[in-house]
Amino acid sequence: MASAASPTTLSLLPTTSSSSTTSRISPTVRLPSRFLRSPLRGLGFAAADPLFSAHVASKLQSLKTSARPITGVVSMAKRSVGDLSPADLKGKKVFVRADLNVPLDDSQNITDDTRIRAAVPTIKHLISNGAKVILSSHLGRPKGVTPKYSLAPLVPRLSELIGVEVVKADDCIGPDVEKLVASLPDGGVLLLENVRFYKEEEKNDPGFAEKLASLADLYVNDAFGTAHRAHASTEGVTKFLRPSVAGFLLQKELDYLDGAVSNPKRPFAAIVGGSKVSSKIGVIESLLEKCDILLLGGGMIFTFYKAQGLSVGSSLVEEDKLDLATTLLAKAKAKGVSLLLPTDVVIADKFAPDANSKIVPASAIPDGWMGLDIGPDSVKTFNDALETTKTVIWNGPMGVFEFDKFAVGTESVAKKLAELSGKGVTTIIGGGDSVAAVEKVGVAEVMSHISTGGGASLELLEGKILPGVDALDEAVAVPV
Ligand SMILES: Nc1ncnc2c1ncn2[C@@H]1O[C@H](COP(=O)(O)OP(=O)(O)OP(=O)(O)O)[C@@H](O)[C@H]1O
Ligand SMILES: O=C(O)[C@H](O)COP(=O)(O)O
Repeated sequence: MASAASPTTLSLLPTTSSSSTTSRISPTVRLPSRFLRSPLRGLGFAAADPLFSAHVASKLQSLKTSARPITGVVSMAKRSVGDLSPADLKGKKVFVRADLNVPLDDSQNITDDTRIRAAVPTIKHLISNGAKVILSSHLGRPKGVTPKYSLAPLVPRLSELIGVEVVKADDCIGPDVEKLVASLPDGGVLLLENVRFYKEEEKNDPGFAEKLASLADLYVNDAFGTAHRAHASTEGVTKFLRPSVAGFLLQKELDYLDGAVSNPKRPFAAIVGGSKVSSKIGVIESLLEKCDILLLGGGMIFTFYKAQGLSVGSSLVEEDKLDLATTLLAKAKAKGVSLLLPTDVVIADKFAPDANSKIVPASAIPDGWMGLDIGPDSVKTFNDALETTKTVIWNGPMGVFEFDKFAVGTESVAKKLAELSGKGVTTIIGGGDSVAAVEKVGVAEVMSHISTGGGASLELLEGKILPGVDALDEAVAVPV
């Protein structure tokens, strides 16, 4: 146990009494609709280091919010591509929206093909059932037609993984595309050009959506990473094309990030890290309703420390979220959730990979120093707490893992989850930087589920309805 003063550790009563649990992951999903995500406000923080400030600001900038607030209970139990019969698919033109937004280097080589591999099961299922696949995706955030955002570099890898020579269109609508669709054999795959080359895509323009829809007989959305965007190819198209069903990847993401999280094998632990508490309020509040143990790490912990009267040096602090931190601690207590804050931290004298560093109790951060990782005592405490669990979800790194010196806490969590996964614990990695950390440690394969969505996984964990999911056909029956 850590040597730090006790105020930083809130070991509250565990609540494992809600034992009406099941280990089954439902193929269908229902979401309660309580949560609204607050817009990001009050981005000022204490750290004076400009590099530090720029780093955090850029992370926050990328957190675009587009999912709608929810009013009333909305069902996310969706019809899946697996529910369609072979007769529904044979010879049919199927518009498949995937998220093939993969990173490319300066020579247009794919540096991580995870999202392409994740799209393959649905495509293979469709072609093996004799469907004609019209595949659509965005890449990046182009403003108009931009050659460097063409989907052309994806064709060889896609063809290799699917086992079919993929034909590439130079556009995503229009007469030339229609000709290519008409010549597509059963079991063929046509990749449309980047759908965001049209500004109408992100505007969810009905005319554009109708043109996309006119290419096909039915719609499959497998683009989980983009399901939080109400765009023409993710939402608008469903107004003109039925059936509109979920692909296997989308379904799996919902099964884990909502199904397993809402109905977990217990004890259920949530690990939440990342830069700021303001960007994780919705996630923390949502998980507090469901989990037995909540472990907090990352930059947000310093706001909690300060709220408890501790000195935090020049660590990241959101002064306008001190009351919120206090409220969240009280909420955890009221709900009987065992909330653990790190008891020791790795501090640095500047925000840099080569900063001087030392380990101190959380209650003893000197002026001029900033906390950039959780310390070894905290790692041990977290590991002990995780040892008891049957389901764990992780979102957000424990420290500035981009700098090796401050990556130990994050990598330790990744290793622990890999170990637990081997023992049959359901381990879910909720997208974004935690996925990068898991991949860096080389344990991605052993996790129960690694989300392909960043913003989408965050919004789903917050309990929001994702427009790209909401627009799909309801499942015929919702199992209890
Ligand atoms: N103590 C800390 N001080 C400052 N920044 C931190 C600290 N701990 C973690 N971070 C930063 O938090 C960032 C990740 O935060 P974020 O909230 O974006 O997490 P995420 O949800 O996993 O990622 P994403 O937003 O990419 O989905 C990382 O870049 C990391 O360097
Ligand atoms: O990378 C992602 O998170 C998705 O592909 C969505 O991309 P976007 O944030 O540009 O909409």
